[in-house]
Amino acid sequence: MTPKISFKNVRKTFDIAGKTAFTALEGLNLDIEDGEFITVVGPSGCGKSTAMNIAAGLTMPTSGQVLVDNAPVKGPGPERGVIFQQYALFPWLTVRENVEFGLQIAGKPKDERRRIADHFIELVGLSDFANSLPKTLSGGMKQRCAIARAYAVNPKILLMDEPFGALDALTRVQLQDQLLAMWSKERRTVMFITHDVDEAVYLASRVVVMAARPGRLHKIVNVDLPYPRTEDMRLSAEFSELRNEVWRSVYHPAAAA
Ligand SMILES: Nc1ncnc2c1ncn2[C@@H]1O[C@H](COP(=O)(O)OP(=O)(O)OP(=O)(O)O)[C@@H](O)[C@H]1O
Repeated sequence: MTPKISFKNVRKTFDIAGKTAFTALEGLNLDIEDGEFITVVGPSGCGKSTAMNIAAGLTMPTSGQVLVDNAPVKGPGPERGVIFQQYALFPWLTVRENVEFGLQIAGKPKDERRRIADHFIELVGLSDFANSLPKTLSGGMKQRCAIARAYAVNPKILLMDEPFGALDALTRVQLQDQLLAMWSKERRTVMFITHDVDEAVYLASRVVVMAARPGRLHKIVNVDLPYPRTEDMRLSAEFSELRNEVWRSVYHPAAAA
């Protein structure tokens, strides 16, 4: 089967003051299957965001390429929704208007926009706040709105860069469950960056561990826990073993190689 996303020997260097100074990513090869949920962890500066930005079409690789459905990524596209840690909502628009925004750009008629937006607003549990402005929402609610907005335009791929990084622990766990519930219903391919090893294991069917200097793929840990994931699973011996394996690989890559 053709992978949904395929990193082919992707290398990215950054020029500093006119000199090629820094290799952010070296020889990244990675296939992500259609409908798969993968998480990416690794120490700060190992190139996680760089890899995602290349897949999003926001940055071009120095060499190599990313294929989506076998076609090279040449820029951003509607089939790839991107969610960052900063919610990036339009402050002057209500929750519903934020969620409808991309649909309006796509030329969807008003009735359809409303129907689709309300569906996703309900899925993320924000129905009572559809007419609220972002400034009146908590961080978790803003991120729920950003997720609804990304889902509304029906991207086949979601690229999420530490989307829950700024949230408190409880909200974070709730949003993980909500995201997984949406993922099981709407099956998109998800690439999700996180610093949180528990989160990485809880969400993914595979955890991609990266290493730094130069940024590269270090190891892939398969998470053979069934979906739906439950809070009880977090306490299980299997979960704890997987978490320890990922933790060791991230923080002691040489020892765990
Ligand atoms: N535009 C840029 N110019 C110069 N260097 C850059 C640029 N963007 C990223 N880098 C460097 O490339 C390396 C990888 O950065 P990247 O943001 O991809 O890492 P990361 O793994 O996502 O880090 P973090 O976990 O801290 O967010 C870093 O050392 C960073 O300083």
